[in-house]
Amino acid sequence: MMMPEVIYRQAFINGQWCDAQDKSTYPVNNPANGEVIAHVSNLGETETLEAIDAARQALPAWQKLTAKQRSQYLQTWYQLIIEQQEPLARLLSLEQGKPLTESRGEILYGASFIEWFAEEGKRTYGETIPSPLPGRRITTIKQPIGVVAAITPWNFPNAMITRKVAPALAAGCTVVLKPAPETPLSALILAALAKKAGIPDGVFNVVTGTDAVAIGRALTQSPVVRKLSFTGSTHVGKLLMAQCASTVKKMSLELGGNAPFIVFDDADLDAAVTGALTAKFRNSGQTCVCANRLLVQDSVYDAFSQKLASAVATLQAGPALEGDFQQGPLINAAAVAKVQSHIDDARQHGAQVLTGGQPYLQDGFFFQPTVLTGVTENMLIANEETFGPVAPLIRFQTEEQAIQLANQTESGLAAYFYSRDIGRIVRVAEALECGMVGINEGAISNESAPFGGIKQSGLGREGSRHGIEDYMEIKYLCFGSLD
Ligand SMILES: NC(=O)c1ccc[n+]([C@@H]2O[C@H](COP(=O)([O-])OP(=O)(O)OC[C@H]3O[C@@H](n4cnc5c(N)ncnc54)[C@H](O)[C@@H]3O)[C@@H](O)[C@H]2O)c1
Ligand SMILES: O=C[C@H](O)CS(=O)(=O)O
Repeated sequence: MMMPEVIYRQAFINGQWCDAQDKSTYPVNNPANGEVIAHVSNLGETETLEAIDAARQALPAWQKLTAKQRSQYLQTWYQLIIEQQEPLARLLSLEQGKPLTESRGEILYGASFIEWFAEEGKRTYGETIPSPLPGRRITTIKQPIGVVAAITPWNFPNAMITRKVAPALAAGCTVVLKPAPETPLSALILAALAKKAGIPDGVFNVVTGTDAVAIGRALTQSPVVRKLSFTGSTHVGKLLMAQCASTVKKMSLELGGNAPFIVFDDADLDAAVTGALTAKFRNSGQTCVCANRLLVQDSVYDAFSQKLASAVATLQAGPALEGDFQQGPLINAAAVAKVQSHIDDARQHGAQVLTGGQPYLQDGFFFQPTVLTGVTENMLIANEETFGPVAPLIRFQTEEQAIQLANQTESGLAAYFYSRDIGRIVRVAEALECGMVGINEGAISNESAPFGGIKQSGLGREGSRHGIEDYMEIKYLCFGSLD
């Protein structure tokens, strides 16, 4: 089994591998079989404050470098990750569970943000503004915001980190990262490769631990931390917003989703099935942009349902490193229970299971890829983010009803729809309340596009030319008379 030469188990602060002060550790488990992969340092508030201080001390020298000098460090980091794609992918699949093909893709996706922002950092232009007043000259410059705290989720243990750390470092900021306790190994090996790339001590720090509240308290309460970038649930995002208020931190929030996937009567149904497999079942339904509700127009509902159920029934689930599977396990028992509760509620209110519907009786947290018909908008599964491999099909009659159903939740991250009528495409794309729309496409994420949501799905955008702006401040310079 090709794995990294070494699995890093200690936190990474000021360029050094370090234990918790009390030497405590916690187990990281393989969700495919429950086996312990490694015991990782279990840090708390005190050690987090040390990491913040390391980032503070490293900031002046890092931000003094030119953007091109920082870019060269990032390019070296990018190359080291690409060279290690296979071992990094295998480690990611081991701790998160996703199929190896998806992990390989995530390593490339995560690295693409480093490659992208290595260039974007050189384009953080200021401006010269014609003065309305005589004797004055008006300019602006862009400056790094300073020490950044990043908190990331378990579902993309590599890419959610680089989508924050790459623009932050490119802008001249330094970072303290708290990865998800379920998947710290991918974060730690990214730190090891950053060190190997020569990124100076204290610029990128990783604090591992299970006490998210204590670590988060240190990150949100410290006045040294000028920005918090969070990816995770809407519930936690709201808590962190409140905690950051006392120090008026700049925030980026990438939160929960509840994406509608609309199939109109003029859709290419085979293309819609292909798109639904990607948008619904990628990472076993554990992505923030997963289709959470499939809205299908009445006249094509039965045909689409059968086509989708037939395709879903062919998806094979299993341990990523033991075969070529298309579905991995869910992250833990609670995730399995939530999926089961959504299915049970739907069935109690009249929905039918076309395929799947049960956990796999295996050591790990596997759940059968599932298609439900007869789902209505008042069921739990239509209103909560399921975060699992279940496609609930809701029937609609008119375009107006589809848009009303699509927009009825508090989320506004992604949406998808299939239609070949250009007038309908423009109307629906403009009417959907979300940050990102897939039109006849189920795979929308890449480094060059602005990723993010509206309503209670978050603040700001990651990736694209916009992604670096959230790590910069605009300073206005007013020059008095130089004549
Ligand atoms: N919008 C996006 O880009 C995006 C991407 C991935 C996941 N998500 C969302 O994240 C959720 C799933 O991920 P999750 O289960 O890891 O989310 P989560 O909110 O439970 O945890 C996310 C991170 O926050 C930390 N955390 C939890 N409670 C905290 C607290 N009180 N203080 C400080 N940190 C705390 C966790 O340890 C983890 O590192 C889903 O809702 C999904 O939609 C959104
Ligand atoms: O789960 C959230 C990720 O942002 C998904 S994606 O890979 O960026 O689409």
